[in-house]
Amino acid sequence: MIKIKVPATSANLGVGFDCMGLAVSLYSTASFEKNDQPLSIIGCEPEYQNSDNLIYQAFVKGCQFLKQDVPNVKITIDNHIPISRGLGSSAFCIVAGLMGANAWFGNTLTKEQLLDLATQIEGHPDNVSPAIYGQLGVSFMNDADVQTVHFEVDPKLHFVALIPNYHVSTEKARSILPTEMSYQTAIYQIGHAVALSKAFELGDLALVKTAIVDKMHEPFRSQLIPDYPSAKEITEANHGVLYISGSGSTLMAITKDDDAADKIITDVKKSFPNWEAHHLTVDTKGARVI
Ligand SMILES: Nc1ncnc2c1ncn2[C@@H]1O[C@H](COP(=O)(O)OP(=O)(O)O)[C@@H](O)[C@H]1O
Ligand SMILES: N[C@@H](CCOP(=O)(O)O)C(=O)O
Repeated sequence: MIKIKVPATSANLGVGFDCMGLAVSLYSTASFEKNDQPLSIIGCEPEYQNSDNLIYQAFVKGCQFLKQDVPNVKITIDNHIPISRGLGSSAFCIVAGLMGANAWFGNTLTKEQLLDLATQIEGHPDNVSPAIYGQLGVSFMNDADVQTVHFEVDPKLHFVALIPNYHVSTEKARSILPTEMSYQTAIYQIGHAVALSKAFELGDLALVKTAIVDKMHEPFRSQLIPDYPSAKEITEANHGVLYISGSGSTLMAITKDDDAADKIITDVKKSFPNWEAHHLTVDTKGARVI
């Protein structure tokens, strides 16, 4: 049996729309084994137990890229990444499926090839890059060629995923964005994004606070998350910084110490008892065969 473990990912990090993403310490696994029928899938909702399943779709793409017939396969999912909450559940599926196919046929693909294939399926590299490599990834594309650079995040920074009990579909959160942006906003985003990468490396929360403020998607998407203002208020009252993780609905708080992180969780749970909240660290390894 082949078992692939993939970290959750938090994309965008404010100003890094479709480019920046962080791997965090919340994991799902997918196992692949021989089967006596074309496909069996267990461990997910019945609606995903068919050949449209994203893990299987990525597995098929991997087999095709390797020029191999798709084998009869049983896929067992152990999922801890909430679906459609902005924590990269789709990136988990894509990376697990591709790595499952790669391991099935002798691990001949490089991480660069996996990243190219994963980006073709996902459409943007920001989640799949850290899902594959771990750490903070900054990615860009030249046509189909995806390049990614990695930043070590200073362990002084703590991340708290505040996960509402409602979802936001990535498709919807993309459809509400404007189609054009001014030069002035582009210049703002570029400067802030570069500074933000450095701020994460330095663990400089004051710089994170000023550099993370986005003008490209958060002002529009915050309207899809009715509790965004309350979560921001709680986070800032505890000296933290808040951004929308991926396309939401998860809101990620960044703090400088354990106590502030735990206090944010306590306060959020008081106001929103049905939310999940996880104190996370940065995953430094990315997806692996276990
Ligand atoms: N455990 C899972 N089993 C089956 N499909 C999944 C699973 N997790 C995610 N998916 C697929 O990924 C989609 C969610 O992707 P998306 O809307 O981009 O949200 P997210 O922010 O979680 O990545 C689901 O609709 C489903 O197709
Ligand atoms: N850059 C994408 C990231 C989507 O991340 P997800 O975790 O919500 O799938 C976007 O913001 O649309």
